[in-house]
Amino acid sequence: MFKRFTITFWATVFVGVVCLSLVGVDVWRSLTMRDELLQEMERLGANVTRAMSQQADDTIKAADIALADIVERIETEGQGAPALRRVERQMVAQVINLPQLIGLYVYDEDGRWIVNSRGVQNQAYNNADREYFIYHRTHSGRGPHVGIPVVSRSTGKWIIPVSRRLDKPDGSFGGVVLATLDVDYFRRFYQSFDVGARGAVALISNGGVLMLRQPFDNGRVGGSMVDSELFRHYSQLSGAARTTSAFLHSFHDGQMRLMCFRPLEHYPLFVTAALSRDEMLERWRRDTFTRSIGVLVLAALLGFFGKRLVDQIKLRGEVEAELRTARDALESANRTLERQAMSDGLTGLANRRQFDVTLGNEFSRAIRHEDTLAFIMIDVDYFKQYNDRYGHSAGDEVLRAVSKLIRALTPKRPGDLTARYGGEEIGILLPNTDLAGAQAVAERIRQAVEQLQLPHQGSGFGVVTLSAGVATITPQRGVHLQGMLVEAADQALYAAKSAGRNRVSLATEAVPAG
Ligand SMILES: Nc1nc2c(ncn2[C@@H]2O[C@H](COP(=O)(O)OP(=O)(O)OP(=O)(O)O)[C@@H](O)[C@H]2O)c(=O)[nH]1
Repeated sequence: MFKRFTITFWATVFVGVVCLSLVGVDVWRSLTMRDELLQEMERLGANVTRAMSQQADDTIKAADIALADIVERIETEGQGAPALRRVERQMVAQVINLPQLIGLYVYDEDGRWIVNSRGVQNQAYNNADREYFIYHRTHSGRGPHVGIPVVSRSTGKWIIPVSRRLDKPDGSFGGVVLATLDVDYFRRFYQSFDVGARGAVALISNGGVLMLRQPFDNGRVGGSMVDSELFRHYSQLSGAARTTSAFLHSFHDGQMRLMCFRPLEHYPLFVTAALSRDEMLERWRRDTFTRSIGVLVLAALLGFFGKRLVDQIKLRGEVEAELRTARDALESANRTLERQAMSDGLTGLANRRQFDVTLGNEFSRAIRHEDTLAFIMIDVDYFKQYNDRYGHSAGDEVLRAVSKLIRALTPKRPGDLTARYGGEEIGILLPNTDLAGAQAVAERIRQAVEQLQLPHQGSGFGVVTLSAGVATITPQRGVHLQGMLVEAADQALYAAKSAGRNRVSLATEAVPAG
């Protein structure tokens, strides 16, 4: 099946396959690298959110422990001046110990400062309108409350309020204990993460309030994210499924980003890390582009030189084919020359040379097989007169016509040979043929020539005729020579001529043995 295709075809297929493989492998490698990069990106996001949630949990927890302690003291020791001084000292110590704390404050049920870590008693500040204050006044729960970030009235800095409710002995609302966490404390930590120029991290409340974002966004911090794709996605999840990642549009600039989520363990907050896929893939794209150019150039060079190679192979094939054709033509010319060297130009019959060779071969064969070899010698009657009367070329024509007829009537067995013996004499060699068989052949030829009715005014018959002498021999080695057979046929021919021509004469007796 494969033989149907040329070497040029296979060479072209090979070059094509190599080029395609080169490009294919490169494409496959690029896609694999892209997948690995995206997986790496997810790992980075997961690590960042793990660290962020841990830090936020620890930071709030430390402040909350301080709050719980203050609540417990005030509720047990009361709000007398000595008790409040002890609480104040404790609060100052806590603020010094905890770098995330800006201040600790205790408010009465009307929102007025009772005591704080700053040692200032300014009744002008009333925080009864703050979200956390309203929350505790309206909620009897004793747990911590992480409020909405605000700009502190006392320090002018962005703070995250963490608070607990103070109860009076009768269980009614007695005020609020507040810890203000420094937003910058979180930001400094968030800045240590490399999430790329277009990446961002954020701390968000489970209620959908943006607590903090890095890069910092003054206009959005404290605002609602309830309508964002990010929040909608997160709020549909629950439990462990909330630690996840997804490609979502950023609420900040609408760009597609990989968003990684993780909830805080102890507080109703979660953190997100948003990584820009475009940014992450930028270097990959650059590398892929550069490498693809290289691969394409390589493939083009391979294709170019491959084509040249194929052309060379093709050329070689063509040259070989031409050489084959030339060799065949030469062989054919040689065969023609050989044939011409062995045949007679006028009649197309075998020439004397071939006759001698064949006679030699057949004579030997007849000796080996003890066969009888017959020979007929034919001569056109009064041919000299024909030439004289009709011209030499007309004589040639007669010779051609007679030869054609003789060839047609001579048996075609292997070894049978019709040859122009010389002049206007034609000899027929018939191996393995007895005298009667050869005579029949000669007689058939004689009659046929006569019936051709070729006019010959120089002959008493009026038409071209011929005479034939037939002889046979069963040669024996060392006894007979091949010339004996020809001589016997020649003598028979002479006899035919002497007897009046236009007849067949047989050699009076077979060539004698010994
Ligand atoms: N046109 C032509 N004539 C040839 C050719 N070869 C031999 N001859 C002529 O054939 C003639 C043979 O004549 P001869 O052998 O004397 O005898 P003939 O005239 O045939 O008479 P018989 O043989 O006795 O009947 C000669 O005149 C040759 O010149 C040839 O190739 N072409």
